[in-house]
Amino acid sequence: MSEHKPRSCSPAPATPESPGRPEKRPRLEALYDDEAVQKAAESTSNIISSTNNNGAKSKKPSRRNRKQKHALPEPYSPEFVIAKDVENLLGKKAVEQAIGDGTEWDAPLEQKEEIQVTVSCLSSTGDALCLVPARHKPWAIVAPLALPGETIRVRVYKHARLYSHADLLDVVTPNPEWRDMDRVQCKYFGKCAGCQYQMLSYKKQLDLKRDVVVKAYQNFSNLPESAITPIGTTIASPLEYGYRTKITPHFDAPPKSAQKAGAVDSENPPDWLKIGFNQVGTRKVMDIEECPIATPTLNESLGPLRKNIIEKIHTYKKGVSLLLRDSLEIPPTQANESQKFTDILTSSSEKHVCVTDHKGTVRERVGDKLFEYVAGSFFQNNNSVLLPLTSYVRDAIFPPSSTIADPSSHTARPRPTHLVDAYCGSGLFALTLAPHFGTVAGIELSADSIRSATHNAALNGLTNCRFMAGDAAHIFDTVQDFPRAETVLIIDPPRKGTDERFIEQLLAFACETVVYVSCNVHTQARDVGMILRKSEERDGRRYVLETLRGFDLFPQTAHVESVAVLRLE
Ligand SMILES: C[S@@+](CC[C@H](N)C(=O)[O-])C[C@H]1O[C@@H](n2cnc3c(N)ncnc32)[C@H](O)[C@@H]1O
Repeated sequence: MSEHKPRSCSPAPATPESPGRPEKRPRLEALYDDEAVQKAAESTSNIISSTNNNGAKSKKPSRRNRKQKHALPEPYSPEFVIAKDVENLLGKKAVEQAIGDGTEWDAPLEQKEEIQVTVSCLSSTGDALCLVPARHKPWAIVAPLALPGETIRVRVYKHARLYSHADLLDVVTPNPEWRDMDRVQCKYFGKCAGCQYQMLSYKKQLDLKRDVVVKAYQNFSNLPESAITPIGTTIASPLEYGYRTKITPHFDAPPKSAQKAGAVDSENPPDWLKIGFNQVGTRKVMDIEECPIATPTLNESLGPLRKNIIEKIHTYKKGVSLLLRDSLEIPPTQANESQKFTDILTSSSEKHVCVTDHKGTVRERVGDKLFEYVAGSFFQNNNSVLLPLTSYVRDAIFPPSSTIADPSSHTARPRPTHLVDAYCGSGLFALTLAPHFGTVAGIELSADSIRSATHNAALNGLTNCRFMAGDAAHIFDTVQDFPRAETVLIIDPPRKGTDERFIEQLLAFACETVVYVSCNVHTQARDVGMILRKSEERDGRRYVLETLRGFDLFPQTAHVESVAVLRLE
């Protein structure tokens, strides 16, 4: 077996924060045309399809793997992101060779095989990426909860294209600089799929999340390096534990025999009864009665809720996903709106309660604003970070006074007066920013959330906001009278990102500033790449990426939120 030289899987080292507007950049290369963007977006699925690099069908998989289903991952799903990280780890040459040979699905390891490997780096999903020993062909192992430099023992349980998933059996040689098991606060850490990083210092977690943003733009934006602004350090969550305001523990339906047998002994529940979260790498539920990343209010409520379910478990015919939302208490007099909004704002109780009814109302405070929304609808899950997040977006929109006030500066811009909030939910960005704008318009697909946004505008005494229910792209029909030079557009789409139709209309609208907030930095990188490149192809001013920054909404996990600020140059 010829020796294969992997490419480094670590992104560029941390750079200091971007000092505001970047230097004028060279125009993007013509190379980045529509077709190339499309290819970039699909590059991973190209690699995982069964064609060789000449486009011809590859050879049949070996006998051992012939029966295995070669499922392609959903674009931009965690598996898709891992596939790209594996490709970078193995190196282009090795990947092309496997594709050419038609052996990219032929795992050199057996199912359940146990093997000792060294961790090369972490994937953007927080999993450890390892190369199988050199006696095998180039192949990677993806395992949870291990750290770069560590020697680990793993057991293979599933093959994918060019890599295998494995369970972590043992950390043979730990990485002493990174791993400190005394930091771990949850007794289920290592078994529950919820957290990946409790053994790391919080600083290391933030560094890793910055790396994820860097890699996402390297892998999926299809932009030249010169177009990607230096990425600052990840902004921390004020709470590292006890922050999660929503949890959804679940349980499976009881076996038929147990449904017939009647109530179980609630003091000694049967082994099959588990109420909690999924085990690492499986869809099996594990019993969890406390979650240290959830707020104290949710943990206090989880015990009685579990007890209640255990007592009547025999009555359930199906599995159930519970909802626990941390809410400020809403006194009955305020719930029916008999009290004036202004009185509610000043007298809102600061006592926390747990809402479990999907249709119930949840109230949260963000700075001096109150938000109410239907418990089953979307709201960010870490209240402690929402003031830093919305303040960051505000400061990005209204940069230091010098660049606005100094008309001789080439970066001088008129002060923004109009805000468009696409994907506005119950109005988080629209309403926290409304006092800084003359006019605000929001759009959102969920009718419940739009009702909440309209209600929240009144609750906070804001009269300059209007909200409509509908697809985000429809917002452009309703804001044609907004002065483009003084308009800011905020986009905060779901994980799948925005779409080409929206981007076309955004480019035609051409407002001065676009802020793209995202819970999936990989689709954000794809979309920002598309916006920059398409704006380059048009006559007139082009968009540049002014700042890009990760936000930590979920400490102890590998998840990162990302905020990109685009301006017309
Ligand atoms: C990540 S959430 C952001 C909500 C809000 N910005 C916040 O922070 O609370 C994305 C929102 O987009 C909405 N959404 C999904 N698809 C949409 C579409 N095609 N057009 C408009 N809104 C959509 C969802 O209902 C959800 O409320």
